[in-house]
Amino acid sequence: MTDLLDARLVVDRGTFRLDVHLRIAAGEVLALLGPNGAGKTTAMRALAGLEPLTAGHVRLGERELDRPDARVWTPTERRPIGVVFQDYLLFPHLSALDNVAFGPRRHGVDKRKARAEAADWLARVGLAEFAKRKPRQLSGGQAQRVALARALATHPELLLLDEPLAALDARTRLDTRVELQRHLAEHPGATLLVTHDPLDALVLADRLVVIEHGAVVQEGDAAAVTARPRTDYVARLVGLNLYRGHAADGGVRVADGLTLAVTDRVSGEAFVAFRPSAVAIFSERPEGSPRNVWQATVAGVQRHGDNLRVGLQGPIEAAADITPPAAAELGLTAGQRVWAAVKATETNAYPA
Ligand SMILES: Nc1ncnc2c1ncn2[C@@H]1O[C@H](COP(=O)(O)OP(=O)(O)OP(=O)(O)O)[C@@H](O)[C@H]1O
Repeated sequence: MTDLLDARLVVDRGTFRLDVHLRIAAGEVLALLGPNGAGKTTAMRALAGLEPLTAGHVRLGERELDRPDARVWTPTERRPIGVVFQDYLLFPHLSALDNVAFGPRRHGVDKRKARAEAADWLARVGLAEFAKRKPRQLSGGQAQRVALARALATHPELLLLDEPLAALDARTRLDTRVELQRHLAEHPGATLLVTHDPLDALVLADRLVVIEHGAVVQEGDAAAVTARPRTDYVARLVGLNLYRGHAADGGVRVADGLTLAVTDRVSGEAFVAFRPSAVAIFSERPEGSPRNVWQATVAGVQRHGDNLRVGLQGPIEAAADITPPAAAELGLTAGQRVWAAVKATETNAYPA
């Protein structure tokens, strides 16, 4: 598959440097994930031409839009790019229809045609009867759909979505996510979705790119990224305990005095990951089982779905999910000394 977007984005903002290479095929949805301050917004703004590149290039289809070393630069309004900003940025004084018509108008379409296209797009997002409403008369979910219609109405080769569902309440989020998925599936261009929410990324995107401190730390499809996290951020995102250490003879030494037995064959620098539900907690040292066992201190206990998530400190930090009856039996309190255990068969080890 050839890439529709090929962008190497190098942007300096004070002491922060973004340096990432993003490629997206036609029809593909790429999710850009990362913790606060990782550079997601900067990457999006650079693609849209709202942030100058220090170096690199933005190529979309046959066109080079940006290449500082060749003095190539395309202003925002001339880029075939549609943007849905996090807070939608609808014009408060314009109707929903005119907000959507603004997209094609900006690209030189005459007023009547632009309004006809806008009406068509509003109908596609299910808002035909809201055409005359002003943004303040729309719900969050409706405003989001107007912003999406405005971006799609220009037939962008690249669609940029910045936390498109973040401003919505949980219920609206669910419906709007399904709706958005349908529109993204129909969009023939490339889509970049910036999000904090792993669920949005897993549901909406074909592929994930995770950035931290301005650089790519992991990329791949959802299955690959979730099965083998390579940083603490990714591990937390997918809900796994993750350690790095030296592997030899069926074990990975993850801390002084703690070598975890694993069933995968690895040697040298390696990661070990396991689910919080794979961690068992005992008040006494469990005897006679081929488990990985270490002594830990309970740091805290929180509700986690139907279970409780126990934070454990010790030679390694770990999260353990246990049932409320098990917790009651152990009488867990912060500061309590316990034993933690994980079967080798519950671990997943892979090269670092
Ligand atoms: N105008 C600015 N001048 C200098 N540095 C900036 C400016 N705006 C942002 N930064 C820095 O650039 C880095 C990346 O910020 P950016 O907003 O791209 O991150 P982000 O991944 O979008 O974060 P968030 O999830 O919080 O929105 C941060 O370290 C931030 O402090």
